[in-house]
Amino acid sequence: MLEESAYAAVTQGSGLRRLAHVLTVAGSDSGGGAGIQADIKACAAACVYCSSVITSVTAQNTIGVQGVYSLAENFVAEQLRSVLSDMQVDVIKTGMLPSPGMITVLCQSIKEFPVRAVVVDPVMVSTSGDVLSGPSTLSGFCKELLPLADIVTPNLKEASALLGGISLDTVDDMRFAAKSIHDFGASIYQSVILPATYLDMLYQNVLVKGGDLPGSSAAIDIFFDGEQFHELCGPRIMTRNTHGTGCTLASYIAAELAKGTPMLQSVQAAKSFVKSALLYSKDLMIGNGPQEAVKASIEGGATIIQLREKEAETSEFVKKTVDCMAICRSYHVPLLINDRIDVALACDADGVHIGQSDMPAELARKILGPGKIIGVSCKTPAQAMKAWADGADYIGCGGVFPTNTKQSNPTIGLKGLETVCLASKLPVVAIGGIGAGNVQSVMELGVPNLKGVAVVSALFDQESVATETRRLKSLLTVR
Ligand SMILES: Cc1ncc(COP(=O)(O)OP(=O)(O)O)c(N)n1
Ligand SMILES: Cc1ncsc1CCOP(=O)(O)O
Ligand SMILES: [Mg+2]
Repeated sequence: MLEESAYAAVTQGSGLRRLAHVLTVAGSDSGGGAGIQADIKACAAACVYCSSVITSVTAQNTIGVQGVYSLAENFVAEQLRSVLSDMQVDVIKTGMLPSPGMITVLCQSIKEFPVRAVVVDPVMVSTSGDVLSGPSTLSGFCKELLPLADIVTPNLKEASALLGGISLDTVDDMRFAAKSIHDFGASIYQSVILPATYLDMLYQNVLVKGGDLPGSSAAIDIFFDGEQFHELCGPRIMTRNTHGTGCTLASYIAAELAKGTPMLQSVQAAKSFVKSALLYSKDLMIGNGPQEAVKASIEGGATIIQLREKEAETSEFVKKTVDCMAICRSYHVPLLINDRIDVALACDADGVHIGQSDMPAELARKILGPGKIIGVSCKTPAQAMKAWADGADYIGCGGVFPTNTKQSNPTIGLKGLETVCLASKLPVVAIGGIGAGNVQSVMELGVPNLKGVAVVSALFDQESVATETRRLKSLLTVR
């Protein structure tokens, strides 16, 4: 039940009151984390009514996207007509638009039934980096929809796709992207003949979201209103429950705009809402994610699994180890435990991975005996020599590139990795910020004892763990 204040959001002279109203045009997420479901929840939290036109139905859960079924364009057009011809929609928010025809249909509806604002969340690239719509959609998107938008909210991958694939690695790059996307909209506006009534619908605002910016301890977004840049800075909340944050942010902006809040304040309110939502949900576990993810990575080709639980209580760590052991044993894949030799010993895991500030490798070997695998993190040749002398089996070398998975961890780069490999008598796996985009540059070092890579976010922060593992593995082995 909404509170009384919600009903006061918008009133009409007749004495009848109506709610501020957002229409979301997006895809359904069966898992409830993103898409239409996230949009409706965000609007409800902002006390705004939310109607929904579904463009596509996805089968997904906490592990990934198992299937996508897009609706016929004429049926999307019918849904749009049903809502827009009857209800007083204040703001349209867009999400997944899977085909160029769908974009055309939506733009026609916006022109036929003008609204106060259009918020475009350009869901073109999945978290895994896959372009969800082909190049033809990208062009339709840019040429038709962006000129009708009041604000567009790309993440780094989407901003890069909008700008032809440029790399965006720093806050300065984000500023450049925000301005370029804005200017790009203006140039389209000049080159496309829009009806005069839509001249004021040219989007003025770009929010480039920096949640994926590697190596940053803050969550920095760049907001550009056509004249001024605003750096919106918030704390980075360490959680894997980030699925759906883009949809939530855009919907909350739409909801605030629908209530009449000015643009910058709407964006700030949305950012603050997403921060609170992440804080509240950071330790929630919905579904069998971790175990299923382990299974999926093995099916995708992972040859060794490490369980790394930095926050878990001992009892929880033991339970997760037992669960993962069952999966790993059934696939005959070794399971290593990060840091906790006691947990590895108690659960008869296959070994441990220890760092320079963990139990010394020599003692770990004494405790675990000769049959277990011991990996040691090394950044220098001296550490690599010691790991060998202490009886380790392999070394993990990094962080090679910046990463958000391990904060305050100086990177050693490809040169540092090469130096350690050349000094090491043990096999080496590279770690830190490695993914499909740079794994080949790592393996191309061509040092014989560099045997592979250890990755976290490149697999486990992705829509499909199995697909990403397969992809990474194919890049790893093609030399
Ligand atoms: C394969 C591999 N290499 C390095 C590490 C990092 O271990 P450590 O330095 O102890 O840091 P934490 O993982 O404990 O934060 C690793 N886990 N795996
Ligand atoms: C545990 C660890 N040790 C050095 S970097 C790192 C994190 C690796 O995570 P990601 O693959 O997400 O960069
Ligand atoms: Mg450690």
